[in-house]
Amino acid sequence: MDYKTRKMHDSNEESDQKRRKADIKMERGPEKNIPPPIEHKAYARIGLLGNPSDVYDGRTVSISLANFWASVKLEPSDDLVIAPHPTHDLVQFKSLGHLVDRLKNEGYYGGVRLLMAICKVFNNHCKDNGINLHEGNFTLSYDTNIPRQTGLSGSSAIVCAALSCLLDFYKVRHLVKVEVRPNLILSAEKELGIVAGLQDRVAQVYGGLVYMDFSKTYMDDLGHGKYIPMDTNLLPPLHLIYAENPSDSGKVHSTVRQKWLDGDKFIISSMEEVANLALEGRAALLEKDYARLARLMNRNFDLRRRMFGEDALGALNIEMVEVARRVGAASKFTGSGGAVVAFCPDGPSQVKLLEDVCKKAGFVVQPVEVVPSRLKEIDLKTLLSK
Ligand SMILES: Nc1ncnc2c1ncn2[C@@H]1O[C@H](COP(=O)(O)OP(=O)(O)O)[C@@H](O)[C@H]1O
Ligand SMILES: O=C(O)[C@H]1O[C@H](OP(=O)(O)O)[C@H](O)[C@@H](O)[C@@H]1O
Ligand SMILES: [Mg+2]
Repeated sequence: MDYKTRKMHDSNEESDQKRRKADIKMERGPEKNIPPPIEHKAYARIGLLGNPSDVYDGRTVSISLANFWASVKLEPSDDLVIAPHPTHDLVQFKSLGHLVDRLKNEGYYGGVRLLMAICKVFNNHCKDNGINLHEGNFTLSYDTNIPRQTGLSGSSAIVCAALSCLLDFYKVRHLVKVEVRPNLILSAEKELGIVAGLQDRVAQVYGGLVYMDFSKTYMDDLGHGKYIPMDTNLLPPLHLIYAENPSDSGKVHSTVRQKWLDGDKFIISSMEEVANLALEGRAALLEKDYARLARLMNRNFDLRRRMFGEDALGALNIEMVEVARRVGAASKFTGSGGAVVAFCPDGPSQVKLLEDVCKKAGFVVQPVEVVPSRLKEIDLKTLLSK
């Protein structure tokens, strides 16, 4: 055998051996050593009151929304693979026109970069905190039915579900405190230059209805906000209105955030007022004072409109809020734009009117379903540890 043939033979042998090893490794089942796949869901969220002051040291009341969710699957594998989603991470197109349309409507990015970013943030957090991670590899894949970039926190849902998978794969759930998890999820998005706040991530980690205070004193002292879960039965029936109208929450926030950092008096005082709406709203919910809740919701959107301006909010988004108000419902954005939460204080007859006007305007409307608490015993224990 000459040198070239010998090398080829050796490398074939080598790859055969590798393949055999991989085949053995891939065999699953209780008697084999391969752990089963792990899958977690994280739900969309509604900023009921106070958003977007969470991006600005404020307070919010937020709801975990059962209507939509993202799921992430982690399967042990030889290499570490981040699997692109067949539609959300499209890289094959019918034509040049198709590619351009797609970029115009949905931008350049899907969920792959989010999954990569949370892997990095998780790894660094564990390293910095002396949490040992085993050597195993995995394949991460995701799916989501959260309408894309509609202010329902589709981005952080993907990140949150991925973090949950990592916590279980490495068996470190008990070592990463519940209050710290939203910070990790936000860091992953910050890593990508997305301007966002903590409330989405808190709602997704905790589930249910949560009052959150991100005051500077808490953030500086604790490293996170103060999160108080509330009884979901305090909520009146709410409705969700949305349109398939993607808008980039990072872009929406960047200008206002810069003004706030530059000490713009109007933005600072308006954000303080928005934060106070959440404080008042918590009291209104506890007293089941729904007339007050309706006033606070409307005020919340009016303040956002003044701070961000019509152009940044988008005509279609503003129309969704106004359509609801035309039948006397209270309404505001769930997040940075694309979806609206509406409350009909006059009950079912008003809901019927709301459904009719939304249908006429071409918007989807549906009752809000709330996700109960997502915290299991192992998670709750971390709240007690120092
Ligand atoms: N449905 C989705 N599928 C895949 N990636 C998404 C989806 N929604 C958001 N993303 C990713 O998250 C980034 C930020 O989205 P964002 O504007 O925060 O939307 P949302 O309001 O849904 O959180 C996007 O640029 C994109 O990379
Ligand atoms: O502007 C808002 O209300 C929120 O915007 C972002 O959420 P999104 O669902 O991506 O629109 C941001 O992450 C939140 O912190 C803001 O409150
Ligand atoms: Mg987002």
